[in-house]
Formats: sequence, C-alpha cells, structure tokens
Amino acid sequence: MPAQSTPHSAVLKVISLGKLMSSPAAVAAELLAACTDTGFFYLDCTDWKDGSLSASQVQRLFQIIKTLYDLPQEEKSAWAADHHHSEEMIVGYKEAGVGPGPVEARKDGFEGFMIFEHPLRNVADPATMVAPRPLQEDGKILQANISALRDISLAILDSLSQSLGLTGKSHLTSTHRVGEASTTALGLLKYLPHGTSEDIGVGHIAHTDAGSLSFVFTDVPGLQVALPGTDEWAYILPREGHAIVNVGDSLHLLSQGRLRSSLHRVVPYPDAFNRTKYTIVYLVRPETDAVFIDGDGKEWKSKDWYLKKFEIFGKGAIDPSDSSVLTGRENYDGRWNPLTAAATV
Ligand SMILES: O=C(O)CCC(=O)C(=O)O
Ligand SMILES: [Fe+2]
Repeated sequence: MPAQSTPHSAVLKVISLGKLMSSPAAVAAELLAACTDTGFFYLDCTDWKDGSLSASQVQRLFQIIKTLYDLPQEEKSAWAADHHHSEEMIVGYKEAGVGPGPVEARKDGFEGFMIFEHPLRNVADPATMVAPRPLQEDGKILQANISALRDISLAILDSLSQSLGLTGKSHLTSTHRVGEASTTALGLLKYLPHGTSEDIGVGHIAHTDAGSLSFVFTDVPGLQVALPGTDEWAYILPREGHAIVNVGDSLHLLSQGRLRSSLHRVVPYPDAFNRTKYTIVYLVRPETDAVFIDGDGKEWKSKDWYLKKFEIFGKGAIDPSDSSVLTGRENYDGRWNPLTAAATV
C-alpha cells in the first residue's frame, strides 16, 4: 500500500472570461450548471485582455499583499475593526486567531484586511485615503481591479438572471447596482504556515459565504468544498491564471434556492504545510437594503444577514444553534480532524 495517496480534489467546470464578456450566450448553460451543481467554478482569465485582471496585475496584487503583511504588527492592528463599522470606512483589519477555526478547540489561522468597494470608489486621490501606506501607494491599481471584478460580477449575474427567468426587480443586477452602498469588499488574507507552533490557529472554519459571489485568487492549495449532498471534502486546487468563483448565501436566497451556496473551509494541504498562503478574495454582496427570505420564511436585509454571519465568525467558539447559519446545515460544524487527515495522506 502506498504511504502517500493523492488528496481528493474537486473537478469543476471552467468558464472562459473572454467568452463571458464578449459572447455570454456561449457560456450561459455551463455557468448555470456550475452554479446549481457545486456552486463553484474556475474562471479562466487567461483569454481576457482587460489589463486589470491580467496575470501581471494579479501578480502586482500579490506584491501589495506581501508588503502590507510585512508591516509591524502594531501598525496592522491599528486598523482593527469589527463589522459594525461606518459606511465610510475603507479598510478594516482582523488579526489571526480571533474566531473559531476548522480544528476543534483551535482558533482560525488567518489575518485579513478588507478593502470596501463603496467608499473606495468615492476616493478621488487614493494617495491620501485613510488606509495603510502600501494601499495608499497602490490605490489606483486596487480601484481598477475592483472595478473590473464588479463588471465581471454583473456579467455573471445578468447571465444567471436570464437563464433563471428573473426579470424586473428580481433581475439579480437590480440588487447589485454600481455606486449603491453595499459591504462588497476585496479581502487580502494571509494564512499562517501550519505546524510551526502549537499556539497558532489553523485555516478557515467551514462556512458558506454570506454574499452573492466570491472570486478567490491564490497559489497555495488548502481550500476545500463539501461535495453537495455528502460529507465528503475535496480540495479545489489553484490553477494559474484562473479565479475560483463561488455562489454565496445571498444569491442562493435571491434565486429562491436555485443557485447553490456550497460549504467550504481552508485546511492545511499535505504538501503545503509550511507555505504561507495568501488569498485575494473579491466578495460581492447585494446592496445594503436588498431584501431576501431565508429557508424558514424569515425576511432579511442583506446587511443584517452579513452582520449575523460575522457575529458567529467573531465568537470564540461555535454555538450549536448558530450552525445552520454558518454552514447551512443543522448541528454540523464541518470540523477538520488533523489525525484522521494525517492517516489518509
Ligand atoms: O482562502 C481561501 O482560499 C478561501 C477564502 C474564503 O473562503 C473566504 O474568504 O470566504
Ligand atoms: Fe468563503
């Protein structure tokens, strides 16, 4: 029997960004299938000529993130904020190890900066915005990048609306209008290497995303999806030049449950235990006042759903009564057991 077996990885559909933007009808069926099946797909950005998402621009973002995290801890901590912040706040920071992580009794293992799209759009001169220095210096790049991701999100929402026959007020772009207030943000995350110290937390707890769509750029594996209808976890391996895109709770609810918000988490990948994982994640969320109804018939404003979800992330431990909001499943917290995992790799 081999000592090592390859960890299970998910097979996802690949959607061409070039086609999505120039002839969306050509990808509409695949896109709908991906969003109703696993709720995850790869977005192939290599055939899209817009400079803001070219390989070199994404590399530039990774340089920015590294410079940012090299700041002294007290400088980063000065940007700490909770989710009840003002709509004017451009940047907020969370230290590693504040919330529950995917391993029982251990905290999360990532620090994160959030850059909020709405206030950032209104900044005329990013060099003077209220943000850490590396973000001020490259503020125009961030604005261009977020604006490109917004356009792509709208193309996806438009295509899905047409496929699902959502028109008028139900058309998904009508709750994601450019320039309207929302908590949409670009997250810059840094996962600590696993196993360097017993005190350090691990990864990212099992969750569904609160918002509409998430675009993940990363070059270190660790992200896993719970395959629909099973308790089986599969790694979603990074692909060069591709974003990993997934549907969140808001889109699930705005589509009356037709689009799937899949459970996912980040845990150490066997060959990457000692690598620092950086993730750039664009988290699209509906306008603050957009309304949807949850599975129990309760009406939510988009912003309140977001606050509820982050209240759970911010707690030291998982309260079982919160599990259905966190993971979409009653009494299921999707913990990762390092001992069982070690036995299978
Ligand atoms: O870091 C990753 O690969 C995934 C991040 C994620 O799931 C999130 O930010 O919601
Ligand atoms: Fe997520």
